[in-house]
Amino acid sequence: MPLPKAELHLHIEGTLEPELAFELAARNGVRLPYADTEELRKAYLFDDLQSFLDLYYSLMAVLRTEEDFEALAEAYLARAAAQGVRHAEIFFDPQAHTARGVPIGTVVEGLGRALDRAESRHGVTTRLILCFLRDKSAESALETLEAARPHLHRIVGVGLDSAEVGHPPAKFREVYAMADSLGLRKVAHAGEEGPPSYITEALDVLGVERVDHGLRALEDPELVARLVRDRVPLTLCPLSNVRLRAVSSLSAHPLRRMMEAGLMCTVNSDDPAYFGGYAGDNFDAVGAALSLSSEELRGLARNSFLAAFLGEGERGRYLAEVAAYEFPTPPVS
Ligand SMILES: Nc1ncnc2[nH]cnc12
Ligand SMILES: [Zn+2]
Repeated sequence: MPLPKAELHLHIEGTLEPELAFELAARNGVRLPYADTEELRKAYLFDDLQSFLDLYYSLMAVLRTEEDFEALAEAYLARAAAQGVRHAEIFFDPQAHTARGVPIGTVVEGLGRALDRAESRHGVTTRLILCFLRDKSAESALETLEAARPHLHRIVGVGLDSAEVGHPPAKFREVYAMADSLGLRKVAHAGEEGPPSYITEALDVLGVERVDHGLRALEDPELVARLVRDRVPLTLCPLSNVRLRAVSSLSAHPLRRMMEAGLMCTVNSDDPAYFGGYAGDNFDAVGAALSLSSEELRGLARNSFLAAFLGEGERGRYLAEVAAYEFPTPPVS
């Protein structure tokens, strides 16, 4: 049995495995510029965030109907549950779909079909977080939030993703204020490729409660002191950071240093179909690379539930599961 954990940084579009992409392409009459799944997988070599985003957005062409979004979420939930994910807070990118003529209602209701049965079928509780694409305009973000209004009963919060450098958080001041007035929770990607000042700005201007990535926080000691003092959770994604070359290798990942600095770290998968692993794979890989002890891994799992947008009853039940978890004993050789 794997360690119970919450996944707090997961783009549902980033769970599109090549096999499902080809299946949906055939169903929807979409031609993919790859001969087969093997050729597509070979394209998963990225130089940076933008080179990944180019493929990520182009492959979304296969997602057209509610059934497609349902199938996408269903496949993710099955894989996540098998790796010990007990609670998932799932990002989606409505503008990447509305720009292709797919209405936001198709996206949210399609995902919702799978999420509605996630607890009974997979034992996973879920939340949805609507992300604004930061390389689109502030007006487009406002229009997106407006279009989401009929679906807000399904959405717990807003986030900010896509190409970071050159698109500082302050551009989205107004839409975050609007989201706040609608009672939505607030998170944002910051400090993945962008400077630590973007993390500070996301806290000061957008009022975010969690920082997605926050990888570059250690470059600014004052910021670290503030994040530690205020117990601001960071949703780190180790395999993503290696694949997008934000770090040179897993053993060079700053997770251990961040934990030692007292930061509230969590471990997540980001876009697991593209980066070589789901939540449990990220725990296993970074745990091995940084020689994290069982108790350090338990601490990361505990943080994931502390940082989740859960009611106190649910949170307490999950924390008790983490506390009671028994790690498998390694064989004596
Ligand atoms: N790692 C990431 N950073 C920014 N935007 C994203 N969209 C999907 N994955 C992303
Ligand atoms: Zn992300």
